[in-house]
Amino acid sequence: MNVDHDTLSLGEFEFDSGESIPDLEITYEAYGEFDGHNAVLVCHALTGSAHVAGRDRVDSADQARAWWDDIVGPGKAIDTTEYYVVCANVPGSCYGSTGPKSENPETGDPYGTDFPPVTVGDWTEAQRALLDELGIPHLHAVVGGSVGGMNVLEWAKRHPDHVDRIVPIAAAARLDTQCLALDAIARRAITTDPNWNQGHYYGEDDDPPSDGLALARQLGHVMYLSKASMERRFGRRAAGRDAVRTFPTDAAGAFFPYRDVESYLDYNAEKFTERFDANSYLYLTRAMDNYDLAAGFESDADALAAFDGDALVMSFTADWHFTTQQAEALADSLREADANVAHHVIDSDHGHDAFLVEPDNVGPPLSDFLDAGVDGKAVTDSVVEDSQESDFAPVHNSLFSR
Ligand SMILES: CC(=O)SCCNC(=O)CCNC(=O)[C@H](O)C(C)(C)COP(=O)(O)OP(=O)(O)OC[C@H]1O[C@@H](n2cnc3c(N)ncnc32)[C@H](O)[C@@H]1OP(=O)(O)O
Ligand SMILES: N[C@@H](CCO)C(=O)O
Repeated sequence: MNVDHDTLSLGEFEFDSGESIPDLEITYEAYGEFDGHNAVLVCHALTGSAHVAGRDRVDSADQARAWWDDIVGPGKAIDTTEYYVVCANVPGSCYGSTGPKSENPETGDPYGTDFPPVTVGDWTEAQRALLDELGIPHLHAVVGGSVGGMNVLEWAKRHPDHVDRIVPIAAAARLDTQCLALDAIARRAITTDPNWNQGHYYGEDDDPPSDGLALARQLGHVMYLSKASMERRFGRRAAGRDAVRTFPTDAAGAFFPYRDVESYLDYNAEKFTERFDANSYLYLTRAMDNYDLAAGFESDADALAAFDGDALVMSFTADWHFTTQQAEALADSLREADANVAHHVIDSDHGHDAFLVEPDNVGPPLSDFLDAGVDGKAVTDSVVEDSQESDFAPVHNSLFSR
């Protein structure tokens, strides 16, 4: 597979907040050959990188594991022999694009929390500027999961004439209150870690706020699983191994088992602190939390009114981070906006991260949609036509209307 991995300088960039930086660098990967009409932009989720497909990267500046290699590649759902696929690391992240850990040219030190606040709109404008540099005026499709799905919606809102098809997966027009609450607690775990030091912890003699980041990620990780999958995988059993990351505990705690579910969360949190920057976690969760599709418009439908392409909204039954009900509300807004829309509901008990780990469920509708829009063979819609014979036009009943 032909892969370009590069970092482009986009020059001065003004963020939604009104603040600017003198030079925004964007790291991206591109796969396949551009023929003028076949570009597909893939938007990564919260802690993803530009490395969406291909061989594991040994370069430690990037996420080692390609996060959607089961979906993107030759002969796969997003077929790189057919489409020119671009994925860019978002501003504020820590995988090559400019963010808090990048050097501030005015001081010569890392920005830390002097970096401007970032929004999903900023990501979209940075991607637009990158695509301009690459000579790609128009996109066949924009695809993304989770907050990457919000990024997809922002494309339909800001650049409706630049994209034919959108695929927001495991996403919604905005986060619900429970998730906002958990994200706020997660950020406090970071900012109360003494090593955080108001976001300035990049010195040679400094230690990063790893305990805070580990706790924040553990909260996040629980949000990405489901009650059923956690029960099935870990139950209440004791762990068969020692903790990889130890936290202070009370003496009486030693009487009780260290559980498998704790072991799982500790192991994954430890791995996460090795790959992600705590300030970036603050910035990117804020971008997600503050996203509101309707911002600046009367309603979600109003925000999407100028988009007249095809939309595939995909959701997972056990996802409580972005529920099927929220996805149905989004699909309804797209219907109201007169887009051609299908809401494809996947029956899965994995939870939110199903979009990352269930390629057999995600791949076929995605592939057929890219090929044929909402008429794609494997694409289903939550709205069923009432086939009862009637003299009247077909009635559409939403599975989610009750
Ligand atoms: C764009 C992006 O989204 S990139 C970010 C990817 N997502 C995340 O990091 C979210 C958090 N991570 C996850 O949910 C998962 O690790 C995923 C989604 C990446 C992969 O899920 P799965 O393939 O189902 O992996 P699973 O959850 O079973 O195992 C993850 C790790 O925990 C380890 N593990 C499993 N059970 C236990 C246990 N009881 N105790 C300790 N470790 C355990 C596994 O060995 C595996 O280790 P490895 O990553 O070194 O191979
Ligand atoms: N687990 C994924 C999706 C979270 O929204 C990530 O960390 O990027």
